[in-house]
Amino acid sequence: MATVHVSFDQTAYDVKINNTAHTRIGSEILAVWPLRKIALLTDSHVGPLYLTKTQQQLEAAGFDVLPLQVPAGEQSKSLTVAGDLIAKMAKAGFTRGDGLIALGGGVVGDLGGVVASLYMRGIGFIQIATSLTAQVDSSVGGKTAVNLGDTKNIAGTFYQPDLVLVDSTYLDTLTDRDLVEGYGEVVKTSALDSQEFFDFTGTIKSIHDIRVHAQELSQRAIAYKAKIVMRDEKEAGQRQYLNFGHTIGHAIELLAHGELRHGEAVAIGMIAMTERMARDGVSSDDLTTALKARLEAVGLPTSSNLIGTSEFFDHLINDKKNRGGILNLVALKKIGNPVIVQKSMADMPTFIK
Ligand SMILES: NC(=O)c1ccc[n+]([C@@H]2O[C@H](COP(=O)([O-])OP(=O)(O)OC[C@H]3O[C@@H](n4cnc5c(N)ncnc54)[C@H](O)[C@@H]3O)[C@@H](O)[C@H]2O)c1
Ligand SMILES: O=C(O)C(=O)C[C@@H](O)[C@H](O)[C@H](O)COP(=O)(O)O
Ligand SMILES: [Zn+2]
Repeated sequence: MATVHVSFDQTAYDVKINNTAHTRIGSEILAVWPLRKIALLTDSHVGPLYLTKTQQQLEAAGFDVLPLQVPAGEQSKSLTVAGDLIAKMAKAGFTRGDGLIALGGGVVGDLGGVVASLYMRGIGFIQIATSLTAQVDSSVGGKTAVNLGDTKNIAGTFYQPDLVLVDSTYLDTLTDRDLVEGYGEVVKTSALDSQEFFDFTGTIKSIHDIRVHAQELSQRAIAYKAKIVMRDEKEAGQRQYLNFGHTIGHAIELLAHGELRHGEAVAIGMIAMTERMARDGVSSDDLTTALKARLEAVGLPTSSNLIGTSEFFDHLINDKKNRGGILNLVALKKIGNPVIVQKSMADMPTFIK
């Protein structure tokens, strides 16, 4: 069991990483929240597996629980769904002293964070991370967001949770594809962090290996992410590094209309970026090969013909690292050494070619 403490000027919380939290949800939540109403948000895949057990534990501890379930999948990250959840909480009489727990993957976490941060201008928020993406990345750091039309994460807030529970037991029911998607973010983090972490992902040769080492992967990835977000909560500088692979990744994730998962698109984005940065002399030549080997070992995609289409360039404008037509692209000079490279939107077609 490991605990990563995340602290900011105004708030602090623990990320508890173990394989037992699912058996003592009541006491874990009671340790950070006095008794209150809880909106327990989940999705249509996680709900049938874990909602009742979680609700029972919370009720046994004395909490008053409103279960809320949304359809599984990226399309639930919308303002319409968020509005509907807020209306249900208002109808149930939630006040500012109450809270929301997101029980699920990155979709439920991002959506739940938006709802918690907007409801009466902010109520308590806790994440119980059930997918690998959530356990290695999305549950920590306070980025919440929904999509609007075909623009990814365009409306959101920075809103830190009060507690994050990362219990690898939940991964037993996660499909291989959903697990592997989360591993794309692990490879990203290992490359940003250090040669030591990157060497460790080099030992992961199969989906089985991801499952065996899930807890250690979470510990290492969360430790790095926590260090970065504590230095730069609102992404004014170093936090942009966590977006490695995402400028290209988010554009093709949207263009694929549900055919590509987030972590798959990020895997393609990292390779596209590193190849082009090697051509520009920024990245070292062997970096693309090393990244590709890790991603392809578990079946992640590393190329896409969606890159470079006119719709692709249209999407780049909404990247949050765009400042007045100048894109701040994350590149790796070498492992453990990310840098920001600026390119104007006008230069992107030549760069991407
Ligand atoms: N806020 C952040 O910092 C951050 C970081 C990374 C990704 N994200 C966002 O997270 C989302 C991707 O996250 P994701 O991969 O978790 O997607 P997801 O939440 O859609 O989960 C993937 C699938 O796995 C299912 N699932 C989750 N846990 C399960 C379990 N224990 N057993 C069985 N099924 C389970 C879900 O129902 C879903 O069908 C994207 O929207 C992405 O933009 C946000
Ligand atoms: O926490 C961060 O900062 C990240 O960038 C983590 C990313 O993996 C995540 O996908 C994030 O939601 C992307 O954010 P966005 O600002 O590009 O929408
Ligand atoms: Zn991501």
